[in-house]
Order: sequence, then C-alpha cells, then structure tokens
Amino acid sequence: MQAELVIYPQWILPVDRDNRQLTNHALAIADGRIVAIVPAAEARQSIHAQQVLELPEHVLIPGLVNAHTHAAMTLLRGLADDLPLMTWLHDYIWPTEQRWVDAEFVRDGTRLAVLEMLCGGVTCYHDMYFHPEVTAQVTADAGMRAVIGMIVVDFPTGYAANADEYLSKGLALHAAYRDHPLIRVAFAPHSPYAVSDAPLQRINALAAQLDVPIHLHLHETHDEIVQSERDHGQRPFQRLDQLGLINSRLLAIHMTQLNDAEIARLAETGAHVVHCPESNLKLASGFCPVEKLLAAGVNVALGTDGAASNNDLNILGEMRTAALLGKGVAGSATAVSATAALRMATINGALALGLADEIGSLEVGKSADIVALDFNDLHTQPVYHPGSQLVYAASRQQVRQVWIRGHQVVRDGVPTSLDSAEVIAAARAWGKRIIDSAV
Ligand SMILES: CSC[C@H]1O[C@@H](n2cnc3c(O)ncnc32)[C@H](O)[C@@H]1O
Ligand SMILES: [Zn+2]
Repeated sequence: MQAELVIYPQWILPVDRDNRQLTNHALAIADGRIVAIVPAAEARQSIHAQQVLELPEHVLIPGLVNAHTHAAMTLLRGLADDLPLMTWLHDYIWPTEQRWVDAEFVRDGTRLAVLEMLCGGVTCYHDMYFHPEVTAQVTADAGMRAVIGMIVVDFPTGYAANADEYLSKGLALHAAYRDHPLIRVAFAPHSPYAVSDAPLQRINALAAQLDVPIHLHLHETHDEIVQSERDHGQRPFQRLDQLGLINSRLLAIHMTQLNDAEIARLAETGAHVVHCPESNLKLASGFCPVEKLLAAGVNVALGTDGAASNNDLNILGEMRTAALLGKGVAGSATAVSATAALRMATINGALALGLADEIGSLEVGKSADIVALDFNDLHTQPVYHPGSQLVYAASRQQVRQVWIRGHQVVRDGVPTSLDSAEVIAAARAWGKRIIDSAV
C-alpha cells in the first residue's frame, strides 16, 4: 500500500464502536484520509510512505470537537468575571459588544481562538457570533474545520437590523460555503428568550429545507424557565416543541434545567445536547444531568462556550470537568466515565453537527483529523490506561502534532498556519483599547 504519511505512536484511541485502546499500531494517511490502522509490524512490511513519523510515548486521538463557542469572545476574556449570567450579559458583555464588535474585532478574536483551539487539539468547532462571514474566512484560511452559525436575535446590532436581515446574511453565507471542504453552516438563533416565535418557525422550516443543524442556548438557568413561564405560560422547551424545533437537527446548548419528560422527549426526537460544564459552573447556571441523558440515549456533546465565560477554549480540560462533575451530579463514581467523556468530545460532537461520516473517530475512510499528545511527561506517568490518562491527567500543553484533512496545522507544538506573535499583539491592542475607553 502507498501512503503519504505513516505515524507510529505508542497508543491509538480510535473512539470506535468498541472503544478499543490500540498499542503498537500504525496509522496511514493518503489524500487527506485515513487509509489504514494496522499493527506496527505489519505496517512496516506493507505500507510504503513518503513520510514516516515515529511517535514513541505518544497517543493518537481523533481531533477534538468544540460543539459550542463564540470564538471572537477571546477578546473579552476576563473582562467581567464572577457574575451570574444575566448580570454578565446585560450589564457587561452586551454593552461592550454593541460598542466594539465589528468585522475587525471578529477577525482578530477568531484568530486568537483558532490558535488556542488548534494548539489544544481542537480540530472542529461550532460557532455562534456576529460577522460569521469573517469567522468562516479566518477559520478556512487557518486550515481549521468549523460549523459557523447563521445568527438571529430579535434586536438590532452592528451586524444586522432585524430578523430578516440576520437571515438573509446567514443564507448568503450558506450559499458561499456550499461546497467548502472545511466550513459548514448552521442556524444559530441565540435563545428562546432573544428570538420570537415567527423567526424561530422560519428558521425551522429553512433548516429542514437546507438540511442544516439549529443551534441555540436552551434552559441555561432557572431564571430562564421562570421568565418563560411568566411571559409565555410554558417552559422554553415546551414552547420550542410546539413550534416544531425539538427534532434531530437541534443542538440544545446548556440544558441545566431538565425534567424526566423533557429527557424522554429529547431521546424520542433525537435532539442533541451540548454540555458546557465550565461555563455553567463559572456563571453558577446549574448542572446538566449528563448521566441521565446518556442513559436515556440522548447524544451529548461538549462545548466550552465563549472565552468570556470559561475562560478558555480547552476541550481537553472540559472532558475532565465533565467527567468529574458528572459523577458529583449523578452521585455515582461510575457516571460519565473517561471513555464517555472522550466520546462526548469527539464522535458525539461530530454526530450532533452532522459530520460523523467525516470526523469524530479514527477509522479507515474518515478524514485525517488527528491529534498526537506526548505522554512522556511527569504529569502522565505511568500509563496504565491511556484513555484515563488522557481525560484525568493530561494537559493541552502535551498536544504536539495536529492534522486536519491530512494537513499538519500544529507541528512539534507550533502552529503552522497562523503567526502567534501577530495574533497575540492584535489581541493585546484590543484589550488596551477596550480598557482605556472604560477609564
Ligand atoms: C448572537 S451572537 C451570540 C451572543 O451570545 C452571547 N453569549 C455568550 N455566552 C452566552 C451564554 O452563556 N448565554 C447566553 N448568551 C451568551 C454573546 O455575548 C453574543 O452576544
Ligand atoms: Zn454560548
């Protein structure tokens, strides 16, 4: 067999159906796809590659999927901390966004986010933010994969004046990226409290017609439920269900407030949940009942949320938090295992985004979106179970090599497609401008 690259790591965690942990296997890549995963001895005999990479003490995993973020909010990291959601949003974040967010802000903030995510082993993300055409362009230029949200809110912003304008800009983005190998789009109405019934119904119809996901914040806090019961006489979930939005195209972000009937309805309809444990903890929003959802058969993916409420875009860290918090919430040490957390950060994210045929696991035929972490580090010795070590002990500084569609975007810990010094200088300049205007 001919290949462009053969990698010889110590371990491979393919995140396949059987959750195998392979030792002394090789992975071969040709034309951006995985063409073989076989024992190393066999690969050395039968695969002729242009490039061979020996990675002793390394583990190969599928590229991580950040299923919910607001990439450009990296520029607001640390602006307003230790506040509850509505105070944080209404008194700090939304006024700052109204004043500062434009195409340049989104370009520089997204570059910082892309750099942070790539260096941390995230190869695909799902975004919801203003000027999504800029987010898409920056991401594609960096060779990263993303599903970019066509945002909608009821109120005017610097990006659009009303639901019609948000939608028409979103649809233009959809048309522009129809055949792009790395960029897909999804509808991203912000939440049931920021988008009224008519645009939600229109979005639902368009999503079915174009066969794209819908991504919205849902049941993030208890206050959201109280407000909806007061304004609509029903819980947000019920309202969305009546409008037809609880279906297999939906990614419901947060879901900290869930009753048994809602969990059953999610399972019955095939709607997905994106769990953002660190954002939920930091804003004291509540606890998503992850183990109950998994037990009911609901697909649960992982997201960081934006860097202003987390304050990082670290899916490796999010896996650890999800596994630890999941046990606390379920009152059971067997809940949300390391294996479950890794699946949430990879294949479950891919499934939720409609990309499971392409990414989310290391299997022959799938795109070569791959991460290598070096376990030859004091934090990860000794290695009894590479999967447990990955989730409970490894840090993102151990991410050394990252490929997307077979292209190396991080080599020996250094990003290849963005200039870190330039990106950091631009972020620092934004921080100075924003803080100087406040004093
Ligand atoms: C319409 S663009 C996205 C919008 O969402 C805001 N945002 C960021 N994090 C959260 C969150 O946890 N809940 C609700 N809204 C959030 C962001 O600031 C943008 O305005
Ligand atoms: Zn969010």
